[in-house]
Amino acid sequence: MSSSNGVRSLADMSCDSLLSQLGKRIEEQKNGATYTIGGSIPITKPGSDGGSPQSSSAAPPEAGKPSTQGLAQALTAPITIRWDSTTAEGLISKVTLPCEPGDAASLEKLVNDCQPATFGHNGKDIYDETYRKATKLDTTAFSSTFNPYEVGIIDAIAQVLLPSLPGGDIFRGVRAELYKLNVYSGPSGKFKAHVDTPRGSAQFGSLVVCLPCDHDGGELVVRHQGNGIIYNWGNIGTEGTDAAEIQWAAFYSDCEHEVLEVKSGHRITLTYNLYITSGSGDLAGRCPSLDPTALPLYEAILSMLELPAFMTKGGFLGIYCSHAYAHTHEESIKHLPGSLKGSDMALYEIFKALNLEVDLKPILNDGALYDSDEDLPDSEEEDKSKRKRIGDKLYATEYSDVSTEWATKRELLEAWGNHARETVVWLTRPKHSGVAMTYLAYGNQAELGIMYSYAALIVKIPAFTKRNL
Ligand SMILES: O=C(O)CCC(=O)C(=O)O
Ligand SMILES: [Fe+2]
Repeated sequence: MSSSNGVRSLADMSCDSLLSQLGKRIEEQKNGATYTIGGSIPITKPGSDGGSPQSSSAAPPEAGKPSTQGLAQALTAPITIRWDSTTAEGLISKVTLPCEPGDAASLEKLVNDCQPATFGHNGKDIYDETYRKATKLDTTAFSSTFNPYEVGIIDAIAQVLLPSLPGGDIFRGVRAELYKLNVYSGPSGKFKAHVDTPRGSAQFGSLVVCLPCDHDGGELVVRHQGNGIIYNWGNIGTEGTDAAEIQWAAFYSDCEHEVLEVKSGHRITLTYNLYITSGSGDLAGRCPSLDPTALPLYEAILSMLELPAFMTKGGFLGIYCSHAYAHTHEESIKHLPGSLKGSDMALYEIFKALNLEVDLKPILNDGALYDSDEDLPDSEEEDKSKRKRIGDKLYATEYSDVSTEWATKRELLEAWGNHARETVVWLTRPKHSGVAMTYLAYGNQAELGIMYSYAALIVKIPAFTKRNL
């Protein structure tokens, strides 16, 4: 791979100009100029510890604990392609790449069974060899053993290409949908400069995976805002490279790209459309593929709700979160409850599936102020520990200038935000606190008072007669 812009004159520049140019490039990069990424994945040789995506030198993991060793290099086994043969109805052919010398006929059959590849122009599919000289198989006509998720390609795309997209924060994920198998054969296979037709508004890019097959030429050039990157995956005549690697590149949908002429051999690629999705870390309450009724606690909670003796008159259940979420931090709040995880997410999903009102709320730890509590009638004294102050919603830390010297406790607490004092049956103990509010605490001298809050799931349990199970 090489960069096709602005490197020739570097040798003539002073150190200051070089540094200033580097600063400019880094600034551009920050502003989203990482428009393409790529890499390669070696193929394990038949007979070696083939197929395992982890290095074989990794120590065996401890029982029940995944090993984090051996993450250095993903490997892949040779790739097998099966496709509908065009010579006889219902006949399936197969080839494994890299191709062993005896399998050349299978490779030729694959090439011959591919259909001419068209391209989209003004809403029509056009076949024109002066613009695109390639063949293809549709996904209905072939399958392959290659999976870009297994070798970490999709994780890399999610981490590098997503963050610069609107709404593409770290909680978004990538879905790669296999689109075509293409063959560009030498001499003269090519695809002139074009921009891919986006399939739906969620598509943000394309992924091209070059399978291990001998060829020369056929460089993929990706351009964006005056910059360009060349991916040269050809191996014939290039010293030190062999075809025993998967090579790949991904780029944003607005990148112009082209495949230069293949001089010899067959350049075989799998193309994928890349879509932005709700990703790992943002799935609570929006994960249609998850069935909450299959979660271990679902049946247990359902059977309790079916019992008249269980909270007969209804009330609130409180479950303090078992993971920490920076729930008083403005940016993190935007991702809650979507970013709930582990048992917190499981419980949230279960209560939702049971048609119960469940909300993630901050519980104020104003215990330090209880000694001088004047706003509860005496009859409720013993109930105080249950009657926590529960925020209407999650609040970012309030840096209040209210001082205990002149404000009442009620005024102080009102500065935090709207809240109610509910009697809650607490099922777990508080675990992770966040700074809910700072204020001026006046004792012998003024100092900074800090009040903390805990995030908890608050579930409204209707009276037995009103349960909609
Ligand atoms: O094979 C490649 O490198 C890219 C092909 C391409 O641009 C396409 O299929 O739209
Ligand atoms: Fe394309």
